This record gives sequence, structure tokens and C-alpha cells, in this order.
Amino acid sequence: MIERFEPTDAHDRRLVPGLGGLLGTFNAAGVLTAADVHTAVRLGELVGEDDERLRLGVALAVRAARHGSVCVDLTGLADGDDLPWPDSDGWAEDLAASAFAASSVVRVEHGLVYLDRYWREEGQVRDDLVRRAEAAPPQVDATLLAAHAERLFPGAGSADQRAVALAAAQQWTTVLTGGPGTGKTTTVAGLLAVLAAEAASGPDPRELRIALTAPTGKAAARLLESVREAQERPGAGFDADDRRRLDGLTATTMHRLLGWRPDSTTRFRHHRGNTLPHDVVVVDETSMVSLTMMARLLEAVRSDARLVLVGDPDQLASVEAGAVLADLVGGLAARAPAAVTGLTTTRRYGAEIGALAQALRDGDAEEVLRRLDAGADGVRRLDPEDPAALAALRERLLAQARSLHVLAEAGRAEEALSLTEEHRLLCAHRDGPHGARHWNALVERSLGEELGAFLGAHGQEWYPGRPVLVTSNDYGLGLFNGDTGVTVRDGEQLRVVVAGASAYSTSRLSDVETLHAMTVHKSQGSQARHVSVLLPPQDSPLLTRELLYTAVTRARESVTVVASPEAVRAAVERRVQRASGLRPRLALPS
Ligand SMILES: Nc1ncnc2c1ncn2[C@@H]1O[C@H](COP(=O)(O)OP(=O)(O)OP(=O)(O)O)[C@@H](O)[C@H]1O
Repeated sequence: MIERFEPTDAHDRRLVPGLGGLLGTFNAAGVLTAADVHTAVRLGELVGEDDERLRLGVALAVRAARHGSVCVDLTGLADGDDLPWPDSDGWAEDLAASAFAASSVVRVEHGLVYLDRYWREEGQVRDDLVRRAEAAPPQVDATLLAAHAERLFPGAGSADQRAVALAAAQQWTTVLTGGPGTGKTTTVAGLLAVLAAEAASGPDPRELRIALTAPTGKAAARLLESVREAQERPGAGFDADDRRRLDGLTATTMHRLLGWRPDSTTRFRHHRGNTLPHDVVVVDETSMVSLTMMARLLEAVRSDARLVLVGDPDQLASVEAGAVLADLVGGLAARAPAAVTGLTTTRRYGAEIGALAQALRDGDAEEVLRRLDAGADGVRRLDPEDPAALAALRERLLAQARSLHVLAEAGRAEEALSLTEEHRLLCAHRDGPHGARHWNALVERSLGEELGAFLGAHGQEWYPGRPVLVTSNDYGLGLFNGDTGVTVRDGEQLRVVVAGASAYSTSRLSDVETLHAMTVHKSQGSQARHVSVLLPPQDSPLLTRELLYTAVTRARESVTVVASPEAVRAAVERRVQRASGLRPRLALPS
């Protein structure tokens, strides 16, 4: 059944007053927003196409992109509902033969309807990946590589990682998948050491230029930290030369790596005509990468540079259109099987979270519930109807907020920053009684009562200990969407200390949210020691397997899910549906 919005009232801005016809019906029913309708009508006027059925097809393609899909499959949308769906037979073909297609407004491929921009980006991603897969592989000394891999991944316990690293060293593109704590970053660190050692030997020794990147600043910082930690892990085979070769590694967001331009959010300084200088580019948290960013990355990476895309395809996909990692796993594997590799053994302690994640991946709702209710240390479920459970959650949040306040008043920024990663509440919704806003307000009100202030109220938004999440990129300040910080006292002033960045006067920060609680979507790319997950009732459309999986895998040591058994079952059973043609386009022969 197609997802609909519920108009708040007759003046809801998503409604077009007085609009009749097919578009009017689909708008009034909450399928199409005013923006979808206006775009289709305007484009129809521009290209001279007034057929309502075709305009509806275009509006649905616009809608699809808004919902994270790259295209729309017009067959199967009518799902026994009460809407006057046009006959889907020949609908896409008619669009393909229409003035919309003749003017390149929409494209139809394999029966899927695209807005032109996404069709071109998807085609480019496919072409670049196929070109890389079909190019002659890197010339390497296989014996030397194997010897370094033996040294850097010693013993049977690292055999799977050694195999992944050896394969990645001998091809241009590798997609490395795995759930939380399966040793992906450790593998990347070893692979970089293997490649750096190989580059440093032989008749033409050289230094390897390496780029570590991720969609958010937080994720990039975590990647760098993990790569450094991997070199120090007892039992790892890194010697002084390996460490020296990887000494100057840095990590940055994809936007910064590609070179942001003040005049564009989708075009960068590095592109096909000005490629990145790096020999190896490692992207972490690839599940968060949109189709557009993947297109920009692929055109900017040299054809003779290794590209390693690391991520967990079971997590929520990017906020923008595309589910590229999942598509690569499905499509690239069919064309170039060696390019897609996975790690499956959970290596981090907290095995309960790994087992819960596995049950979620398997879609086994009863096993998920059994694990949540088994009474193990790392994983548990609380009943949302139980007032004591909610009171305990509130007290836990308040206790952390209190401690943050004390540390922040004393100017102890580092301790305050690490405390923000001790426990975090993740909500499916932003608004409403189960939403992050409500819980942030609750914590602020309670803390305010203790301090005799109206925290969060107008003029009192900033207070010592206010944890914040940066919600947009600000290149001038060096802040990125996903960065986290905490407000601390600095004499008479309050400053926000941001992890991995610097300290900012509160007046310079505009796009920030309070972080006593956050949405699961915004939590992607970050982790906390303990995580509480508050699920909405079972009928919430946001409740999906990907959402619950992403939420529980943010926890390093323990996770508490506050949800009814019905909500857990509904989440496990509902999948995020994102239409895209990348998988078949990659898999099919050229
Ligand atoms: N071969 C190994 N032997 C022992 N411990 C290992 C091995 N590989 C990784 N580890 C340990 O397992 C933990 C998880 O490893 P790593 O950080 O590489 O996993 P990851 O998949 O990148 O995790 P995340 O999902 O957090 O990104 C780390 O503590 C690491 O030191």
C-alpha cells in the first residue's frame, strides 16, 4: 500500500486547494504533495503534455525521489486501495513515448520511470563501476603481498580478514560488508599496511597516497581512530615500518575530500577532469552515501586507484535518494563476484548485540523478541506501557544531563564530550510523544526545575551541559552534519566544544539540535556505549527492520529497546522499499 501523509487540516501546505482531476485526487488522498503536483504540472506546461495520466506518472517520479527512491515502478502501485489508479499496462511505455521523454524530463529504462538527473547518475555509477571491474587488474607482486598479508593478519583468527585484504589488494574496486564489530576497519588498516609495504618495495619504491573518508565528520573521525587502534591491537602484526608508513593518515568527509564549492551542493572541485591524487580511497559507512554522492565520488577517483567501499547494507540507507550499497552488493556481485566481500564473525565483546543484529538481518521476529527478553546483560526490552520503565529511562537521561551540567560548569570539556557518548536515547520519530523533541524537552524541563531555570525556552536555549548535534555542513566553520558537541562554560561565556573540531561561540552555531535524545536517522555513523531505543506504536510507518537494526547497532556495549512485542514484530516485518534500477543495470551484460 502506498504511503500517504495525513493532512493536518484543510489548510495543510501540502494540499493544493481546489485542484481537481487525477492529480487533485491523489493530492487530497495524501499520496502527492503540492510540490509533486506543481512540478508535474509546470513540466507538463513546458513540454506541452497535458495528458493527466502522464502528468501523474511524472508526479509519482518526483514523489519517489522525495521518498528516497531513484525511480518509480508504475506497476504494482495500485494495491487494492480506493484510489483511481490508471491501468499500469503501457503506462511507462506511454511516458517513454511522450513529450516528457522527448524533452528528457523523464527517462524510462527496464520499465522504471526516472527523473532525468537520477537516470544519468545511475547510468554513470554503473558505467564507472563496470569500467573499473573490466580494466586489467593492478600489477602487483602477489608473493610479496601474500607475505605481508600473513604478517599483518597472523593466525587462523584473522584468516577471513587476510583473504579480504588480499583480494582487495589485487583489484580496483572492493565492497567490504559486515555487521557491527565484524572487523571491517581492522581489515582496512591491515590492507593499507599491505599496500603501503608493497609500494615501498620493488624497483620503484613510492609512498602510497591514502584517503580515508565517510559521509559525516563523526564517521570519518571514527574511521581514523579505529584504523589507528587496529595498529596497536595486541596480536596484530604491525611493525615500526608499517606504522611509519601510515603515520600521517587523516580522515575527512566526502564533501571535503571532493572539494566543496560555494556555488553548488552537488558539484565539486574534483571530478573526471581533475581527479583525486590518491592511490587508495577508503569510504566508510557507505550505506549512508546517496546515489548523487556516489556518482561524484566515482568520477573523481582515478581509474588506477583502489577504491574500498566499507559498510553495512542492512542499515538505513542515505537520507537522499538511493540505496547504493545494497545495490552494489546485489548487482556488482553478479558481474564481478570477487569485488563484493563480507565479514560475518562478530569480534567485539557484547556478542548479544551481534546475535540480536543477526536475528534482525534474518527477519526472525520471534528470535529478536526471544533475545530481547532473555535477560542477558547487553540486550533487553522494556514495556512502553510500564510507567516505571519510562520513569527509569527519564531518570537515566536526567542523571547524564546533570553530570554533563556539572562538568560543563567546571569547563571540563573533554570529560563532558566523552560523557555524551556514554548513553544515548534514539527515537524513531522527531515529533510526537515518542519523538526526540519531546524527550529533549522533558530532560531540559526536569534539569531546569532542579536548576531553577527554564532550559530550552526562548533565550535559554544555551546552557552549560547542553549537548548538541550539528545538522548541516558549514565549511567556513569546519563543521559537518553529524558532528556532536557540548556547551561548556568559559569564564563569562558559553562555548560549544565539538568533537574532532574546535570550540565555537554559541552565537555562531545556527543549525544545531539538542542531543539528550536523537532520531535513529540522525544517529547513523555514530555510536554510544549504551543505547536506549524508543519505538513508536506498531502502526507507525517509520517502524522498519532497517530502522531497528540501525538503532541497536549504534550500541557498543548494551542496548535497551522500549517497545511492545507488537511494535518489535511490525518493525522486523516491514522493510524499507527503495526503487532503483542500479542492481539490474549492474548485473546485466553491457
Ligand atoms: N582478527 C582479530 N582478532 C582479534 N580481535 C579483532 C580482530 N579483528 C578485529 N578485532 C577487534 O574487534 C573489534 C571490532 O573490530 P573493527 O573495529 O575492525 O570492526 P568493525 O566491523 O569496523 O566495527 P564497526 O561496526 O564498529 O565499524 C575491535 O575491538 C578489534 O580490535
